[in-house]
Amino acid sequence: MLAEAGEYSKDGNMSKIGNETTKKKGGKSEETPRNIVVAARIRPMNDSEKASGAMSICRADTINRAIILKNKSLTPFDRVYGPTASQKEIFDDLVKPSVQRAVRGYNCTIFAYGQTGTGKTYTMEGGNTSKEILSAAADPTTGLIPRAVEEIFTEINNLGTTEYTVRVSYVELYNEELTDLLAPNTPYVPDKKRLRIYEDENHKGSVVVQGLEQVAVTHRHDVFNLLKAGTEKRRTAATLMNASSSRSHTVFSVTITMKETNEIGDEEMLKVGKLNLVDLAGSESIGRSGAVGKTAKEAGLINQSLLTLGRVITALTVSSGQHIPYRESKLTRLLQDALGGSSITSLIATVSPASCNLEETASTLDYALRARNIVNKPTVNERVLGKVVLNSLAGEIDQLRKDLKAAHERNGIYLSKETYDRYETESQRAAELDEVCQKISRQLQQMADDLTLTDNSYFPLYKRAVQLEQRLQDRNEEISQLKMKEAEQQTKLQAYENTLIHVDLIANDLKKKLDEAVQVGQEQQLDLQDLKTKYDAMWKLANANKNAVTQARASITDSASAAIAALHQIREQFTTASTAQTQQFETTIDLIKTLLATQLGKTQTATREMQKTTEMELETQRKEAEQRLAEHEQRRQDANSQLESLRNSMEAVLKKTDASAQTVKDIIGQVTGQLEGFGKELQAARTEGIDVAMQAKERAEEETQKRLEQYRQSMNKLRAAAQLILTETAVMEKDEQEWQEAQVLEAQTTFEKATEVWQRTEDICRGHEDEVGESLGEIGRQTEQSRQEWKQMDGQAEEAVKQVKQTTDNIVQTVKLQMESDQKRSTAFGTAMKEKCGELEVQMEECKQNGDRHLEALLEQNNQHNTSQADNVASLYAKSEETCQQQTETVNTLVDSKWQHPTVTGQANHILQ
Ligand SMILES: Nc1ncnc2c1ncn2[C@@H]1O[C@H](COP(=O)(O)OP(=O)(O)OP(=O)(O)O)[C@@H](O)[C@H]1O
Repeated sequence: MLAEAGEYSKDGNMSKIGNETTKKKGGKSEETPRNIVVAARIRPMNDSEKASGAMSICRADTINRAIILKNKSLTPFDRVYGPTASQKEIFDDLVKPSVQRAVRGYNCTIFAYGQTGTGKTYTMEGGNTSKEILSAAADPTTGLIPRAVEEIFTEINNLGTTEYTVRVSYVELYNEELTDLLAPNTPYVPDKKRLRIYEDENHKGSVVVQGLEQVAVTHRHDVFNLLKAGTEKRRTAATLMNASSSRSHTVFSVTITMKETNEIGDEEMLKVGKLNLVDLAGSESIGRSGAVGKTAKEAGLINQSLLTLGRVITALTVSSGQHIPYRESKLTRLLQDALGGSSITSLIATVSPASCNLEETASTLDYALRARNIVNKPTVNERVLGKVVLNSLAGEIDQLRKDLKAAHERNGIYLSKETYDRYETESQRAAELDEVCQKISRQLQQMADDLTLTDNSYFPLYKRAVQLEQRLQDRNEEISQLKMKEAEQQTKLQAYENTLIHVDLIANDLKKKLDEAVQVGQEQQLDLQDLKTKYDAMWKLANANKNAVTQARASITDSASAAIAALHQIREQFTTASTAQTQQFETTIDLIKTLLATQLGKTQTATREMQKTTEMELETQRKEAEQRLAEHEQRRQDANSQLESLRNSMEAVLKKTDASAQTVKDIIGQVTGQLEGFGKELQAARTEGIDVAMQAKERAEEETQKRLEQYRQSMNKLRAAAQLILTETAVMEKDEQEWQEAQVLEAQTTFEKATEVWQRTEDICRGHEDEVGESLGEIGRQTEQSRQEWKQMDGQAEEAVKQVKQTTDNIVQTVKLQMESDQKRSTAFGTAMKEKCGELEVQMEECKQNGDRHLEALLEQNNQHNTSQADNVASLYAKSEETCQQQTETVNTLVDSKWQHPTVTGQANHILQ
């Protein structure tokens, strides 16, 4: 089954034609009419296009089978191929079905049409420029011709036919002259005489080139070699467009003849199919190719033949019944069958994607789309009966034999009678025809002259129109590019503005953070002040406590001193009293002795009386002594009560001391509670992350104050710097914006000026071509200048954005560092605070313990002192009692001894005397 690709209806939809094939009597098949299949192929950008800065403005839309040229969609094509499409893809898709049909007896033609350098030869012959022969599988650039030949052999193999011939011919049409590229050993010489185009009698509408070499091939290598040899002969003209630009048309034909038997199997038929692969010359205009002199003539002729091709296409598509000017050029004559005939025809329009070739690309695609309207009626070539061929060949051989025999027998021109008669008739007819031909030729000459004249007058106009169109196009392009640039600049400006807004947001954010940091600083300061107040209160309390303790201590000391002083006084009183008593006793004894002596002197007479008196006196004295003892007792009791009161006062003092100690204890407890509360607060503050709240000690406070001052100063500095930066940024932004706006305005003015200049130039252009050139130059310069300015502006804008970003980064970094260092300082300060508090706690504890110890020592001292005082008093009391006892005893002894002891009596008497 044949591949169905390439079978399209006029609206571009696929339609199978296999079922619609009808078979006529005599084995000739006819198919329903079908349009020429048209494909477009875009080649990749080449180096010179890239180097010239051209843009790719052409792409293939395979889904819609359209070529998008700039913003315009050209459609419908039967196939579209982008720059990445492979040779294989195109062959399988487009050519293979034609090849298969050619093997089945159809005439098939594939055209490559397009501007010079767009890949016609590449598509047809391939990209292998080396001499090495590579298979299509090994060389992906292998062209359609070698692939087609390979496919022909494969297809024949598939059909299982053993009797077949494959012959190829390769003809070049250059300057309306045909050249056989396969003619052996002939240098390249246009062969006007040898090669002639005749109507094919067997195939109406087709032509044959008489005298053209038909080389039988059996392998694709043969084809490759023939192609190489033929290509070497091709005439190419160097033009500015393409150094190896082909200025000629070539037709590579493959004729396949296969033997087959009829349906009954009793007669042999010959089936002939043909595949034409046509590489047309470049379609570019003379002006664009830069061709001069002879080349210009070549270009003109090439264009003339292509113009005829265009006219044929137009005539074939515009209306039916119109004269088709096939005969106006050899190209259209050669391709007559492919254009509106019985051939299956495909056209590949090759185009460049580069913007510099826009005009040519558009015209090529337009040309191809017009050709798509041509309708052909594909027909299988009539099978020829083997016998008929044999008979005709036998008759021909017979005739030749007769001619040969006549030539052997006579001199001069020797012909058989039949041949001579036939020649006679034919020469008469030829003379008649010659006359008609000459007439027609004269008419044709006249028409050609007219055409040349018309062409001559038309051509400058056409050229000018093309130039003007080109300029208009260029101008439009410039305008659209300027507009695009303006849009780009607007976008950039917008982006820049967005960046500025973003930077502004960042700056605001930073400012906010700074404010927050300042607020936190202020809050911390407040916290510190609060803590300081607390600390002051605590310090005052501690001082008060200290004072209370000192006072208590002083009062205890005073009380103790007073007690000691009182005890001293009492002792002294006792001592004084005892001494006075003793003296008194001694005095009394002395007095008694005196009295006794007095008495003894007087009582001689009145012993009794004296005794009585003495007794009375003794009694009195005894009473006095008793009284004095009572007084002593009283005094002792007073001393005891004094001691008691002293003890009481001591106890009161002790109580007071206890109370003071209790107060101190309470204060200490309070302080401890406060410290605990403070510690808790500190803990809470630490938990909440307010590490700075640990500042309470004097040194720490000083340090904090100092650091706070530093911090405040640096904050102020930072704020001032940030403010300065913000102001500067704002100024810079404003300046930048103004500058940008000025630049935009300037660019717009420049653009408007350029537009004005362009407008003026447009006007002048109509009358003064030269001035247009200058204006164009001016516009170009101005455009270039504004482009440079834009570029510069871009650079400056970028630089400004960078600077702003850098400044912002610096601010962020500084703030970050500052915050980090502050945090560190706060943490260190917190730790120092904590340590200080610990120390304070230890000191307070020590102080408390010292106080306790001191109080205990004082109490101990007091107790000891009291005890020793009490002991002293007791011993004094005991002593005084003992003394009193002794004195009493002495007195008693003395009293007793007066009566019993002569010595004493004598003494008493003596005393008395
Ligand atoms: N599809 C493609 N892929 C890669 N290279 C390509 C393609 N088409 C063309 N080229 C390259 O572009 C150059 C010109 O191609 P080519 O000679 O086939 O153009 P042309 O249309 O035949 O020109 P001329 O009309 O002068 O004969 C060649 O070097 C060819 O290899």
